[in-house]
Amino acid sequence: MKAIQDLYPDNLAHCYGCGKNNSQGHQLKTYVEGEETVSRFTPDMKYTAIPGSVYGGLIASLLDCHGTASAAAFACIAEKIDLNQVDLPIRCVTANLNINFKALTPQGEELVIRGKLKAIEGRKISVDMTLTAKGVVCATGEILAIRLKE
Ligand SMILES: CCCCCCCCCCCC(=O)SCCNC(=O)CCNC(=O)[C@H](O)C(C)(C)COP(=O)(O)OP(=O)(O)OC[C@H]1O[C@@H](n2cnc3c(N)ncnc32)[C@H](O)[C@@H]1OP(=O)(O)O
Repeated sequence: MKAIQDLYPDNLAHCYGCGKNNSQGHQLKTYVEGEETVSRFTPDMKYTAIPGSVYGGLIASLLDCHGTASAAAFACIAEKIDLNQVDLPIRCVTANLNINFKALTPQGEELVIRGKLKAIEGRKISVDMTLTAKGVVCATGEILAIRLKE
């Protein structure tokens, strides 16, 4: 299966965090795995907070883009929309993002971000997320994504 972000239409694929058409961005890729979504990302060393640990703003960026992609995917699944189609018909943006930083996030490690659907209420889609490094939860997050009107 393709990454959710690779299903975004070309004219909506410039997001700094996850747009495939933004050559200077992070180009985060999110996949559906069973009931969850997962993204994997190894930050460049320039994203330093305290030496040896990852800058929190980058972690927020990863959770932001993982969350909106997850919301779009969960909404598609709820409506039995095929995630293998060329363009994703559901577009979601972030209305609210809460993050708890639980532990310093080590540099030089692959970060694994997982998402679980919390609720779909009309156009509001809530997703719970965790970010782990070497199996340790370094951050948790909750996003409220809003499905854009047609
Ligand atoms: C496939 C292509 C990919 C698409 C492209 C994807 C690119 C990747 C995006 C990456 C993630 C980002 O960084 S996105 C960029 C950062 N986010 C933004 O710039 C969004 C700025 N905000 C907005 O544009 C707007 O406020 C919206 C779209 C979020 C909502 O406006 P709206 O459409 O007029 O809807 P509105 O009636 O206000 O709200 C709908 C419901 O949500 C609730 N609601 C709205 N905001 C909030 C909030 N902050 N906290 C709680 N609840 C809220 C309302 O009470 C209402 O509930 P009820 O009355 O129904 O119960």
